[in-house]
Amino acid sequence: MEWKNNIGVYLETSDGRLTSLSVELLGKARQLADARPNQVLGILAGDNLEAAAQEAIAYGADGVALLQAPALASFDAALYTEAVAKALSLYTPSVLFIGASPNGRDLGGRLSARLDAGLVADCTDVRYEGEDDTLTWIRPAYTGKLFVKIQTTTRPQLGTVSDKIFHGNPKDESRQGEIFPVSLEGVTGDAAVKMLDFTSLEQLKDVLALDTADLVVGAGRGVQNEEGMREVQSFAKRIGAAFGVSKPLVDAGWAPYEWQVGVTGKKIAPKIYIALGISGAIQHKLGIQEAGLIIAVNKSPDAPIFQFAHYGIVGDLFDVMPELEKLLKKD
Ligand SMILES: Cc1cc2nc3c(=O)[nH]c(=O)nc-3n(C[C@H](O)[C@H](O)[C@H](O)COP(=O)(O)OP(=O)(O)OC[C@H]3O[C@@H](n4cnc5c(N)ncnc54)[C@H](O)[C@@H]3O)c2cc1C
Repeated sequence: MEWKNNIGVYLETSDGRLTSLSVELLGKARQLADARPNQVLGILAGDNLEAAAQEAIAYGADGVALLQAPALASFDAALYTEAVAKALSLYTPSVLFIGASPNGRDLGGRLSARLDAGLVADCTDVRYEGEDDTLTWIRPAYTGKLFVKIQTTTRPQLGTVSDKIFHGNPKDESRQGEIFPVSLEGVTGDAAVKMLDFTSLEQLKDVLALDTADLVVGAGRGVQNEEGMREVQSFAKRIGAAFGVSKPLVDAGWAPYEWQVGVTGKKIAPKIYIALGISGAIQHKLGIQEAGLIIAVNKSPDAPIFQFAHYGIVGDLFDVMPELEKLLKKD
């Protein structure tokens, strides 16, 4: 099988398994490939990745370029750029999807510079509009007020995409694919990053939960101060919800950036989002619009959030919270 002009997906792993974002990108790549038809190539860099390569095939890849070396055991942007560039030169995909994780963004920018290829960042959709292999990428502009269509003329067409934009396919263990170990000869360079400390995923559990939780409570400037925010946070904990905040709470230094929900924070898609004291600015809305059900509590009946929330409660959040808790506990 000749590997040329395929649809490439840069795959990331956590504890030896594909991240949910990588599975989502494989799902979109598979959908585009089936429409043409074309092949999907996963690109995996790291160490001990055989199981992840099989997983990539089960989720839709036809082949996986495996870049394995002890030096790649943890992410180093400079080395990974060289390694992934080598795989791209061998298998010449026409497009490369990259997850907009912190490492993915770093890699995407570096690959763009290294290959002199255009990169479209933070896309919310991608499609073929013509007959050739040119993809149209869609992304928000002007802080989400407009959506723009972008095409790149260079190859591979590089694009980064955040979590929960696309849907992964169900795992199909019966799918067959090829795994190509890529020789890393010629991939040189001293690690640009020296790891001094390591925070296990377990310690970041609260942050991760925000990405994947079915129930999320969001706190906005209506909490008044840091103490108010802590009250909302402990309410979230008591009802078994993950906790997120609007940008002003991060700007005030009350919450870390990892908790921010919105266009410049996390885009989340829980089954239920309870917004407490959040006005519903477009930049926040873009982070929660995929939620199944939005319940907003705001003391102003004119708050913009009531225009898109499924349920709205006009009242002081500190009065409403205990009532909501009683109701939730009753069920
Ligand atoms: C480039 C850019 C990027 C941005 N990115 C993001 C982003 O990613 N995420 C984000 O959230 N914002 C973002 N913003 C900021 C955004 O524009 C809004 O300023 C922000 O979302 C407002 O946060 P808020 O709703 O908490 O505060 P406010 O707009 O001040 O709203 C507070 C609300 O609380 C209500 N309230 C007050 N007291 C109570 C009470 N006791 N009980 C109930 N309700 C009460 C008020 O009626 C009001 O509606 C961005 C802005 C820019 C320019």
